[in-house]
Amino acid sequence: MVKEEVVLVSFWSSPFGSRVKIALEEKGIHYEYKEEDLFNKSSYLSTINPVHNKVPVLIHNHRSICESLNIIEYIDEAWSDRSPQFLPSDPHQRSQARFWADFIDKQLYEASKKIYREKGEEQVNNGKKEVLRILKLVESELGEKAFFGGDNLGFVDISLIPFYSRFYTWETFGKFSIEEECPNLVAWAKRCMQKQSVANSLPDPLKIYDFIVSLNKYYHK
Ligand SMILES: N[C@@H](CCC(=O)N[C@@H](CS)C(=O)NCC(=O)O)C(=O)O
Repeated sequence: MVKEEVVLVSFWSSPFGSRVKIALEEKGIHYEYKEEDLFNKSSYLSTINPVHNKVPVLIHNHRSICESLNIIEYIDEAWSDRSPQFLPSDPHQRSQARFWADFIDKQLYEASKKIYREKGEEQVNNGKKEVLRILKLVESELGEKAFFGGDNLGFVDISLIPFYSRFYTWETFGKFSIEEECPNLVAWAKRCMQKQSVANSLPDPLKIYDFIVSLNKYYHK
């Protein structure tokens, strides 16, 4: 058997990078991890992701794949013989999964930044409102299911769960409790954390908090 080359280039705190780690671990794919210093980007990054110059980038047999959701779909297709399958085979369910992953992708990260970027109380309150609106919509999509993917982690689970390690930061800056507002979603997140793939891939929430505090100082210099 020809040995496959699978390399993940990412940054430790990246929720987008965590998505890829979870997907690789769920499928049991061995990979090499390369940490990219985002404060001093390598010229290598611009060769593997010339369009965005961002992480994560997956390199599979010397070819790079960019954008986390695109990478997860790629992993699902390139290793389609391995379970779990992240995207459902039914076209409607498949399009729904893509819809929710895209919704999370486009809205949650940007809304959350308003909570911790220290731009005044009004901004924080708007951020909180937006984050809770998004989380409540997503929670109602989960319904009574164990995971968005049913019995297994699926595309939407993998898209969303990395943000769980940021809940502590959002709650501390915003002085609110996500568990009080979205108890079923937090119960889902705790279920996800029982999976080795997730527990191994999410950074420590306290480390994320310290990192964001230090980033704020950096931005306000
Ligand atoms: N839409 C991209 C987002 C990637 C992204 O924003 N990566 C951040 C790290 S969390 C990055 O590389 N930032 C460096 C920069 O913006 O220069 C994805 O899903 O992969």
